[in-house]
Amino acid sequence: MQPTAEANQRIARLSAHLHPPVLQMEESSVLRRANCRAKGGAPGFKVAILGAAGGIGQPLAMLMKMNPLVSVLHLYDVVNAHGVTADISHMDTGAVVRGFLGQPQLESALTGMDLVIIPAGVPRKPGMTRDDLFNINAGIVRTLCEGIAKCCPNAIVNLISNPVNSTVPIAAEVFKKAGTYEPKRLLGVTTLDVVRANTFVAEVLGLDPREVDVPVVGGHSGVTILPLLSQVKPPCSFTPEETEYLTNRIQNGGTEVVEVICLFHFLGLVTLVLSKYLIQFRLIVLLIIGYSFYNILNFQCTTIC
Ligand SMILES: NC(=O)c1ccc[n+]([C@@H]2O[C@H](COP(=O)([O-])OP(=O)(O)OC[C@H]3O[C@@H](n4cnc5c(N)ncnc54)[C@H](O)[C@@H]3O)[C@@H](O)[C@H]2O)c1
Ligand SMILES: O=C(O)C[C@H](O)C(=O)O
Repeated sequence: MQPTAEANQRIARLSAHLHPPVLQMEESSVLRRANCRAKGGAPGFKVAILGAAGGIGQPLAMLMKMNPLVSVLHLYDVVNAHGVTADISHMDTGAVVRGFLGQPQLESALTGMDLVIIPAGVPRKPGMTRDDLFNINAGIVRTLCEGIAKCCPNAIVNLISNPVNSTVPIAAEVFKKAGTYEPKRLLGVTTLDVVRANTFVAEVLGLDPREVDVPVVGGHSGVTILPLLSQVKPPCSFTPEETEYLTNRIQNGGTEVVEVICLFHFLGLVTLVLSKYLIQFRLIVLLIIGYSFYNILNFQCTTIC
């Protein structure tokens, strides 16, 4: 290689590192991304996350990028989608990651997807019920599902956005109107209730949570969360007090976390705010294990509608 060409290449590489935004890198690198060999051609699931820049969306994106079953990962949000995409895309796993920002890019984000996961919308604050989120999140979910009906009508849809008890029926109505409704492909994500039930029951029984299996049916809000404590494996029995304690704790597990997160905010302690992230992260790790094993492979997640 000529010395000048080599120097130019080095400058281009350095420049790419110093100016990380996606588009700038495309222009300044000597080896353009479009000419790279890895183009997501490997077999695997094509997954879109809508609301990918949020508290749920970001760790979810990371875990999907780590999932060997995923070959293409589309990250869509109305803010910061490209920042999260740049970050996640550096992970040394096979899935090709692409970012999509705002409504004009929604259709591109959805086209060709096998699985669409929706954590888009607002989360609750202390004192709120999940139903208090309805006014904002219902409209967001409706718009996103209209896009799904148009661009990937056969995709499996996982709804995380609360209130799940209402957002799933909203999605069902959108799909019915579009003529694309298939109940087996529409899932409300309630895996957290199962995970919490296993943990709390294991605590009471003095067992390892991994050995405990508590079926939970119903919805994802208060008394609609129904742990079937008579069906626990390994077989066991509970006193009336234990049954009341466990039912209450499982039904209000989300509120327990929301209250703790806000207390951290209230105290204004940076290190404790970090703990907030870690609490959420732990929950999401478990949630994604649920996705991988229940949704993608077995489709056993609870459907509400
Ligand atoms: N089902 C469950 O088990 C479960 C668990 C945790 C959280 N949630 C719910 O998930 C939702 C998200 O929680 P979070 O903590 O990530 O909130 P968050 O505010 O951190 O993130 C929400 C993200 O959605 C994005 N968003 C808003 N409007 C959008 C739109 N029209 N299109 C695309 N993206 C949009 C925001 O920009 C943000 O990045 C909440 O409704 C929360 O209650 C459900
Ligand atoms: O409770 C919430 O608002 C979030 C989520 O649904 C949860 O169960 O943790």
